[in-house]
Amino acid sequence: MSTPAVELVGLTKSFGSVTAVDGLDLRIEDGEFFSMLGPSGSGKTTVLRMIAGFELPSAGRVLLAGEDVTGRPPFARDVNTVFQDYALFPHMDVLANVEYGLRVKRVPASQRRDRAMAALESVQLGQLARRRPTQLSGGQRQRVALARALVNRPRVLLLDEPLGALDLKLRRAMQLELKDLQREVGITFVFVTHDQEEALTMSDRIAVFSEGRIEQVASPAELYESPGTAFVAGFVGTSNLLSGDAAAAVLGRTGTFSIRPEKIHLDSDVESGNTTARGTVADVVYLGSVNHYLVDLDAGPTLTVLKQNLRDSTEQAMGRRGQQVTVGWADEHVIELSGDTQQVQQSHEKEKS
Ligand SMILES: Nc1ncnc2c1ncn2[C@@H]1O[C@H](COP(=O)(O)OP(=O)(O)OP(=O)(O)O)[C@@H](O)[C@H]1O
Repeated sequence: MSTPAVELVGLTKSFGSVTAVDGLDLRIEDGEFFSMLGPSGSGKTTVLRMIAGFELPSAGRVLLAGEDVTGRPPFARDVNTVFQDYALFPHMDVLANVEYGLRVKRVPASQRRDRAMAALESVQLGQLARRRPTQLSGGQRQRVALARALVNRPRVLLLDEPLGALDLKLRRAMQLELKDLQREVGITFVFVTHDQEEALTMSDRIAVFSEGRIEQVASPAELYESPGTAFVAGFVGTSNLLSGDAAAAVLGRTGTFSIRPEKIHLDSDVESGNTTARGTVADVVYLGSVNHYLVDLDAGPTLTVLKQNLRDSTEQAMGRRGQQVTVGWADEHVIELSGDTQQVQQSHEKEKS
């Protein structure tokens, strides 16, 4: 196996009585787009800050390209960080902002200009090199911040919710751009986000965090199709979680299970061989291209069923409120999980509060 770009061994950080990061072991491979995903307060930023050297671990080690850098200051590590607040110098133009890091490193002036322009070109901002940050849009400012980090040619780029301040449309566009850019430059990206859709869109692999620990590390498809724990199933995508009495009543099984809403069929869509249950449509939530049907099963629990808006008009869909329906699913789409649903509800409530 090749040497990982980043390796964390037993990494722990306590702030007084709060254990923000709890004995983390993790390998991030060279050239990966790796995301750390989790609710607010789960320890993602603290891990990133320890990789960058802004925070010293209470215990454990940080290795970069196989070298132990645990005690080294940030400037002696081959990493750069891009934060959510771009922190550009307002009195300098875009080019000077990007050149700044090279100036500090005493790179000769002739090379500085070329490298800064190349970094700006890579984020499609070559045309705007002479503008001030105040004359740019939020998305353009974020690209300048990226160029400023890329110009140093770090082995690892750390990104802490860099798209958090952008509106949804721009955010989506930037997600695709970032992924393309990462492929192009081949630098290892470690990306922190609490947005599961963002993590699924961009990452080669994702670590899902909960309370200072990693619940699961996997590819986006694996996380979605085969979540290992109730927490992951509840946090990544929407899930129908069944445990205890609910699992016994609906599935006739003991344990904790997840069924994704799009895997449940409704009435005429129910396929032969499906396990079926009867229920009543309690509500229909219109979401544009799809609808969510909330079905109160006769056996007790409520299931969310996703149906694409292919044929039904909105009125037809809404008109099904209060109707008796049959739902069905293939047994292979019932995923057995470890952990219980109570744990998921608790952590989601904590996130909301
Ligand atoms: N400097 C600090 N002093 C005290 N407690 C801290 C400090 N930094 C972080 N914490 C605590 O450590 C825990 C993890 O925080 P962290 O910022 O790493 O979480 P996060 O997952 O990045 O959250 P967010 O998405 O909100 O940034 C939280 O309980 C937080 O309050």
